[in-house]
Amino acid sequence: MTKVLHNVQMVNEQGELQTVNIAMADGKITAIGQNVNVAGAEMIEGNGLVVAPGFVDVHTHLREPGFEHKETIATGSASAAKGGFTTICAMPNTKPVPDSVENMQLINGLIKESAVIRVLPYGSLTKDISGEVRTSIEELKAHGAVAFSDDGVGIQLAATMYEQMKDAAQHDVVVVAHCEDNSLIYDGVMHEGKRNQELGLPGIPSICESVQIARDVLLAEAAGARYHVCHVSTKESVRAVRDAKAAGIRVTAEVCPHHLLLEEMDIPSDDANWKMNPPLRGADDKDSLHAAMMDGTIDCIATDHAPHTVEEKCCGMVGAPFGIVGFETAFPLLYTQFVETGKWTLKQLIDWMSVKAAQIFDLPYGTLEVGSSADMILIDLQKEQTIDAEGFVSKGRNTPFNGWVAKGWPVLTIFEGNIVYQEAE
Ligand SMILES: NC(=O)N[C@@H](CC(=O)O)C(=O)O
Ligand SMILES: [Zn+2]
Ligand SMILES: [Zn+2]
Repeated sequence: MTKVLHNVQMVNEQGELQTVNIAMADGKITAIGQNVNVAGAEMIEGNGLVVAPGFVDVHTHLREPGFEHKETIATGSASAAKGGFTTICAMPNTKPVPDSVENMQLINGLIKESAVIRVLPYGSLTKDISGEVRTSIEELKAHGAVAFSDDGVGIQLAATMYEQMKDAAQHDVVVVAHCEDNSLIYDGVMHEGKRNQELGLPGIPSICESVQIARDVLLAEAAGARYHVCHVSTKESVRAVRDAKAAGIRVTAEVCPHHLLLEEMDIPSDDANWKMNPPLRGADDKDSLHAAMMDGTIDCIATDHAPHTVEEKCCGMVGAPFGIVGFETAFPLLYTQFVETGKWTLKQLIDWMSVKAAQIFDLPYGTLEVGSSADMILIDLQKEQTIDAEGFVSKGRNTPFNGWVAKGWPVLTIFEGNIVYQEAE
């Protein structure tokens, strides 16, 4: 059955909007053009809205198996679909951890059963992400691991990281690192700067992230590995990545919306909805992240969607888990704050959330081309709405953006040619 998405505005290579129709059949795009029409096709009316490739999020937490009270693959993937994502990579800090063929198969089965979009699972770098016993990259890759990470914790021992990088290089998969040196944390809950002192809360120094990135880029060079840095948050981290790229090391990096939008001084009070790892840093750190987007040091945007329950986030930062949700607010917030203000172009934002993310992992998604998977979204750039965490499809309500007004909402999501989210009229 052929479908035609009719009268939509596509952003072309030059960044201009072009009115087109998009035909799709068997889950693939079959034609794009001004006069594309297929007799007998089912028509999806686009009403002149902007069409973009379905977004690709390389850093997400779906919590299933093991923490279904926080999120499930069904709720997390539906939340992602609502936010305009059609491909998401799921981090391995679940219970069990995808650290064996058996656990990988379990997770693949759960995804098959309940995901409404494409969910690509990470394999872990060490057993039970405890940093001790290395996993088999070869086996986990053979069973669908999109890449390898121990996200949630840093790999403390250089030797463990180095050995896994050598294996990853051999199997041409990317090592993805949450960088955090545990000997430098001291039980902090927010950035070690000015605001944590005002609030009397223990700090997380910038060096606990940057020193591990500096170590890892040198290990990646020695191992010949492809290395991707999660949620870069500090100016020193940016410098380490920039210098490594300049030296020809195969490193890529992501940034989260919240680190581009917020800084430590924005934290209103000891409220756990502002607690995430890495924490909101200083204004100079935020500025350096923006500069790193512009010069290509940072490659893509990833949400690090990290749902937790209201109970876990109720009572101040100390004792609460790190993490905030991100799927349903990422695009409108970034569009409103950075595209509407003229800082970024619409094409830049879309590319950072789709094709640029896909390229890091050689994923054939995130583009609108004949022959590619029919994954696309419609965005209503004029639609303005107040963010209301109570209305999230995600089980998580943990966001610092509740009550913010934003424009540019995804209103329709098509995955492999089928509508998987449509805004209620
Ligand atoms: N980012 C977070 O604050 N939390 C993540 C773990 C992680 O990404 O490090 C989580 O799993 O909750
Ligand atoms: Zn992390
Ligand atoms: Zn994470």
